[in-house]
Amino acid sequence: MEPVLVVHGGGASCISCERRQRVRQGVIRAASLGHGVLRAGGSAVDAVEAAVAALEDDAEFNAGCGSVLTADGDVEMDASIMDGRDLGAGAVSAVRCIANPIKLARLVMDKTPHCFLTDRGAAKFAADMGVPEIPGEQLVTERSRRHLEKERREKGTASPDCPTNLGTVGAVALDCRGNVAYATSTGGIVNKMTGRVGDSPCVGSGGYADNCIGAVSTTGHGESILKVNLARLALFHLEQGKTVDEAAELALGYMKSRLKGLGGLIMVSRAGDWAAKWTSTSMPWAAVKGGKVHSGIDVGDTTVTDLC
Ligand SMILES: NC(=O)C[C@H](N)C(=O)O
Repeated sequence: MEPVLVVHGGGASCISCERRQRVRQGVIRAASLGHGVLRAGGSAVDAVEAAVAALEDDAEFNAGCGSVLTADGDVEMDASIMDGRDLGAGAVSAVRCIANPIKLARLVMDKTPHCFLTDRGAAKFAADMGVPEIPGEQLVTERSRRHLEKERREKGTASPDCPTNLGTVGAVALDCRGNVAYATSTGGIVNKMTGRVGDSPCVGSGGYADNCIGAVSTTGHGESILKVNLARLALFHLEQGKTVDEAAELALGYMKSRLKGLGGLIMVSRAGDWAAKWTSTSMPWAAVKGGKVHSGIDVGDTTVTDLC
């Protein structure tokens, strides 16, 4: 089977000219890395974990280092991962002081009888698994500090779109053996209440993967995504015979018409068809399939290059 890897760098209102090149390079780098795992015979779940960990390490995105700050000025991160082979799922929420929440979510899936650990329990599990603790300050960037200050000044004036919802990361993959997987990771929304959990760690909302259908990773206004179970809704439409483009548009359209919620999603079907769609102004994304890298940020700006 021809392997496919798609990543997103989060729904956004607009991305400044100064950041566009770095953001595009970031998603292309992560998609190429994940696709390399698939080409080497790795599983879909290994590939999405590797791609999302690379985006968590990239300070341009709201996940891992570069996460947005809570109202108390801290970083609290959410992540989830799912293996379409057996519907295995792992998630963490409100985790602090680790570099890669997606790796911790994977450990929850692989090493515990549970699907979801949070806060203190997740921190204890991370320590038990030997995940290094890092100073919280290491995850905070100058941009995220400025972003919190701006949000505090303009509180209440922002639309449900960005700047509050910026830069969550995600990946979906289909491997050579026909297995699908997704991974999603985020710092959440800026100025959120401490303890707020968004859609990203919730299976069915932040993502879903089932070998019988396909895989989805979502981004956008978390409270809206949770209410419509966006990822599972998109897969429901695919299951009902829609194309990946139609399924993505129907699910995002429902969230927008029902709740005025904006966001985006990436999707791969079990046949290897893929889509990247959004209702926010922009969403950086990249897809690798058959030696070609497709990427874009705004509607209609897709570029296709050869995979190096
Ligand atoms: N940028 C995002 O996608 C934010 C994320 N969905 C959340 O609400 O936590």
